[in-house]
Amino acid sequence: MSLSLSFTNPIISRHVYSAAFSPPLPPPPPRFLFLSPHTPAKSRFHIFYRVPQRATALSATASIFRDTAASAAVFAGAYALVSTFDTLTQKELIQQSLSRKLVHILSGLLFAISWPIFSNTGEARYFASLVPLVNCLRLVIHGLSLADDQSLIKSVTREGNPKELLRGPLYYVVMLMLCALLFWRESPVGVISLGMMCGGDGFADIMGRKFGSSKIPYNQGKSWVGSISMFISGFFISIGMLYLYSALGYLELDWRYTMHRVALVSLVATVVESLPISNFIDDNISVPLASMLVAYLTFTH
Ligand SMILES: Nc1ccn([C@@H]2O[C@H](COP(=O)(O)OP(=O)(O)OP(=O)(O)O)[C@@H](O)[C@H]2O)c(=O)n1
Ligand SMILES: C/C(=C\CO)CCC[C@H](C)CCC[C@H](C)CCCC(C)C
Repeated sequence: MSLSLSFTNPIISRHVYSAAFSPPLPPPPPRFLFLSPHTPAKSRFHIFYRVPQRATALSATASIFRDTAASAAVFAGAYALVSTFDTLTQKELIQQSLSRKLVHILSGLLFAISWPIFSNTGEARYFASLVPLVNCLRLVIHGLSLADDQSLIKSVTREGNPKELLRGPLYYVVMLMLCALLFWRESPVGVISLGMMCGGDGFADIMGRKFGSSKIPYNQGKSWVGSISMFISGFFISIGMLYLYSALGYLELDWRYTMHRVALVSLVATVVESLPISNFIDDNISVPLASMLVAYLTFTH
């Protein structure tokens, strides 16, 4: 088995290595092979890890402080996003249905984009997951009408019924937490799943409502324009997120292999979203779970 050790990004030390070298830190268990079967044999069996940056001068305390500050900033961003769209809706600058979808698109994507501001420690993902967790509690409290937050209700529900918070929005935020906890920054699966749920499903709604006159034969509630929009936006938003994480040094991807896989994930997510099953399982559950499954299988085999 060929061996090589290379640092490709001084900011985030990432090691390409295989079994014969003793890596500088105990490596995490093998996670994902991001190279295509067409990758040259010499590097075929390399496994790309994102090895946490050695905790040099930064003490554990400094990392905890950084992650706490990052969680607070992301939570403030979430609150500001919802308040902003509530104001736009109140001033009738945008319709409530569009406001809801833009919150749907932006919340998850901005959450995933915020992950690099957290530290390189193993606990960072848990600090990041506090934000969707607190928002889960916020949605449950207001969904059960234990407290009243009209700003949240108006910018996140279809008809202004607080009980709506306990369905689509709650499932959505749970999926954000799952992606952060299970996949985080060193796997393409989490960002791809959020790209499909937030970007793909969001634009399917916006484009489908506006231009979706030609309905899908097996589901009169969905349209060809909406589904095609989902496939295209899900693909490009996911590729954009992967490019960001690759540019930051968290992922190293064979782009031809990756594009094929992301297109397959987007196709499956689009088909799942088009199915007449929303009475049994919400899109905010079926779309991300289908995306996670296909992305995990295609990026590890
Ligand atoms: N493939 C799709 C998806 C959505 N739509 C349009 O967008 C509307 C809402 O889509 P839907 O996915 O049902 O959104 P909701 O489930 O209401 O919103 P959310 O996922 O945020 O709960 C549909 O009635 C339809 O007009 C479409 O035409 N084609
Ligand atoms: C309308 C929504 C789903 C229905 O399909 C989205 C609900 C969004 C939540 C109310 C708020 C979620 C906030 C995120 C957990 C964090 C976003 C942080 C970012 C920096 C804005």
